[in-house]
Amino acid sequence: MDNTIQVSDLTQGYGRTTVLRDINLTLTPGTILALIGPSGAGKTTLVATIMGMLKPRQGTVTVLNTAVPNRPLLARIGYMAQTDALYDSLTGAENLQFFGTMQGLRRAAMPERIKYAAGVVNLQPDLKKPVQDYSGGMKRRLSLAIALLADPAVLILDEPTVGIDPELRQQIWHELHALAASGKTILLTTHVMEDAEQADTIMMIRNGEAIAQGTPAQLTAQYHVATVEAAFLQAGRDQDAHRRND
Ligand SMILES: Nc1ncnc2c1ncn2[C@@H]1O[C@H](COP(=O)(O)OP(=O)(O)OP(=O)(O)O)[C@@H](O)[C@H]1O
Repeated sequence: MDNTIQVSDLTQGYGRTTVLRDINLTLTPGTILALIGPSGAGKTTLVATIMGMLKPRQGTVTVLNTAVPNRPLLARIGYMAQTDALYDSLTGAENLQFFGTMQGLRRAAMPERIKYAAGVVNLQPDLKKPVQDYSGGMKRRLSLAIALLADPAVLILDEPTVGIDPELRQQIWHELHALAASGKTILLTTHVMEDAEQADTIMMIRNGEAIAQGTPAQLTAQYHVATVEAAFLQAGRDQDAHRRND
């Protein structure tokens, strides 16, 4: 089976600063990967590189068998950025319509797709309100709905659950699992361990390095701990010890 996302020996940075070193990552269709790591670890930089917004400094990234950056590929990826890029003066429905058109959705398919995407994030009752009247969590939900609109093969979600209450978070996870079961590939970043535990695989990034990678069960077994959070803390201590010895 072809890999949906393949990152090989990636080194990335800004100017003279190196932010990511030797990152290797493989994602197959129908799987969910969570990237976890402290603030500034390099998660968004990795996501931006996979999206083709940053050219790999070293190494290669392919998505759907196409090397990035590649503009046409973007039409096949549903992307939710960390900061919401929405039109404040437009309503939620108008935003969905605008982005749906940008994504090439046919006019006839639009109402059904908007209904579906807004439904996943419980936003139907608020679709007629201007986005400037939305809370932070509502804006995140609208951004997620936009990412889902065109039924993309790949979803890349940068902190999708920030500002989202536990009940809705559960509903969103239910939908993400259903999407994965239908063959979609999902990569998301998060600071929330409960989210990471829902993923098929977790990649832990710290100081620009992938310090551990595996299923939640593999990671807890590897570090002889009960939770993913404890595994993450132990992997971080191991990285510090390695660095002191170098
Ligand atoms: N455009 C930029 N120019 C220069 N440095 C940057 C730029 N964007 C990010 N950085 C730096 O790269 C490092 C990694 O940042 P990145 O946003 O990838 O981390 P992150 O893991 O996503 O953090 P968070 O969880 O807070 O979003 C940080 O030290 C950050 O200051």
